Amino acid sequence: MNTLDLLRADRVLTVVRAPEIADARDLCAALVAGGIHVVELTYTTPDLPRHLERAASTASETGAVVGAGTVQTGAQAKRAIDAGAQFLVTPGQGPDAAAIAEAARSAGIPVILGAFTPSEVMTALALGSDAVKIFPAHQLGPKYFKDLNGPFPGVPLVPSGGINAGNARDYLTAGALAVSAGTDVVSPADVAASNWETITAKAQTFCAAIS
Ligand SMILES: O=C[C@H](O)COP(=O)(O)O
Repeated sequence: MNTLDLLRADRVLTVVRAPEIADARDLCAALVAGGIHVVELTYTTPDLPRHLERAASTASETGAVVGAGTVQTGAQAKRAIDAGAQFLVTPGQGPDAAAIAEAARSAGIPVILGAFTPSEVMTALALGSDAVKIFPAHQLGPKYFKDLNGPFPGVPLVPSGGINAGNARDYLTAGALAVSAGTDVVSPADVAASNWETITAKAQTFCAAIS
């Protein structure tokens, strides 16, 4: 199943913002055990390519689909792809947005460009974004997604920022393709302490809330 189909099925991806990851394989395994298969490791974690390599090279064991997030330059996009990223995510559209989209297209993997306004959604689509991350979604609320579905019917939208087990369903009901869950599922403290069972339990709680 490709990444977008998996997102359509799971309706959630998790974004990992941790200062250190002891073992990206264990983290991915913990998330998959909790029902979340699409894992976004981000450039806010130092040494991201090393973690991507570890997660990507063990993906056949864990069942995770691992991508790179907080990609801001074409060079970062290429490094992530070389490390095995299966998709790219950006927080918004900087001067390298086209280069990032092109790097993903050349590698045959999806790109999810970030946007906040309708104009930015239009630019993301013009650049060939396969889905659009709406960030920070909690500043806009679920109704914003219903509004966006008017001019952008069928465009896969992924709210990110402030999504939790208590509000995720509202975003999906309002028309989001899937939600991006960060610290509600993967807290930096749990990652730092390698609390994999806790992360699995939080993923299960999140998945139960949107099922
Ligand atoms: O890029 C996404 C955000 O860092 C998501 O974080 P959050 O779910 O903890 O608000």
